[in-house]
Amino acid sequence: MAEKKSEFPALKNDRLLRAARGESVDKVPVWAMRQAGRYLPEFREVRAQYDFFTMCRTPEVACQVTLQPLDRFPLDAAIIFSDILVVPQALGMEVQMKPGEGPVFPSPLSGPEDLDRLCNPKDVCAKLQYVFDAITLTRHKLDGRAPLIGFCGAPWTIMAYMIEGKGSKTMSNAKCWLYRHPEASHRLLKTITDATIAYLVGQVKAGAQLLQVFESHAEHLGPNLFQEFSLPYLKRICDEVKDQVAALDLQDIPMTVFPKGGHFALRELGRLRYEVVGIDWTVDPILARQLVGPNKTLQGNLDPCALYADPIQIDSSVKDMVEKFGCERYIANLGHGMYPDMDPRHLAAFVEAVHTHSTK
Ligand SMILES: Cc1c2[nH]c(c1CCC(=O)O)Cc1[nH]c(c(CCC(=O)O)c1C)Cc1[nH]c(c(CCC(=O)O)c1C)Cc1[nH]c(c(CCC(=O)O)c1C)C2
Repeated sequence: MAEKKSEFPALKNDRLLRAARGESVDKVPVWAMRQAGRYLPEFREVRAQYDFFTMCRTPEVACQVTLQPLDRFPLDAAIIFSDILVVPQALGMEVQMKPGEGPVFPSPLSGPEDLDRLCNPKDVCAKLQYVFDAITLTRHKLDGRAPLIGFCGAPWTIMAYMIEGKGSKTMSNAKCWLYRHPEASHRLLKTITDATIAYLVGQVKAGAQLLQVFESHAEHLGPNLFQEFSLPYLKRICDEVKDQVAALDLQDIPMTVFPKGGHFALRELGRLRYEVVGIDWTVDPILARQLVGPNKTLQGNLDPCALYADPIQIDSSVKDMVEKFGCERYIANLGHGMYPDMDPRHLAAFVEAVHTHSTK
């Protein structure tokens, strides 16, 4: 593995990794969640030819769309094109991507007895080899222009989709499990966590240079449920991935946890081994810094809808954001993903404004 890693092209832009580790940077690094997506006409062109999961499973295609935003904008990171739901697929569940509707599980988990339907988490890596192949190919094709981010969904977020079968406003079916079947909920969360740890270590072996864990449905938990059903699994993921990467003699890589809607969790998350904490747009940067503490890098948090404003307004919103976060221990991003109807020129304005307002 060490040999394979040394074969990757040298990194020419390491701002993201430096900021994640708390080192000084010439400019604040910037990228955008969902930077590879439907807002780009060149993405829609590829997407029209393939089913969503076929794109994920075809390394050349996943690589091509991962690089599209980097060809347009001076971004400081690439994020591998995939989805958090490839893990429940590898655990044996069917997931379809319905146009206009998003992901749908035709047979979600209806009760604890359905846990028997899931495969052994030890076997997921063999089924996710296509992600590892996409990562290795993309590391080569990136040619060191920017680091490559790998990612996964956090266990509670994945559990919620496995039970709801699709996005939900209330997550009431999944939360029903937490209250009515706490023991089965922990069994399911453990299975997902075991699979996720193996999956993330596989991503590092394949060439991922930073890992982001998306707890996209933290907002549904509140402080008590978060403490019991999310935090211990987020902790295990970070601890065990870092320990296994070290045991394999691979270089330690920074990890980011993004608890969307989880402002109540920021203090606790600041005590885990994640180097970076993602902040959504509902939290004031000054408060986020107080809660997380001085020894972590913060990532975020412009309201994605601010990209609907004209470029002059985008520039002033970014200036305000960068002033509040400061230029050290900070990675600029949106507070959540981009939407399909956004104007690519407005993302260009966002990226340019970050670099302009943070240049030393
Ligand atoms: C990081 C990532 C994700 N999905 C995609 C990426 C690709 C990389 C990138 O950001 O550019 C492609 C990615 N994933 C999807 C798309 C659009 C699908 C299409 O083109 O048809 C793309 C480009 C589909 C998808 N996949 C998912 C949804 C949300 C469903 C819901 O709750 O209503 C949707 C709509 C699940 C999902 N997927 C992901 C998350 C975590 C981030 C977040 O909170 O948004 C979540 C919750 C993560």
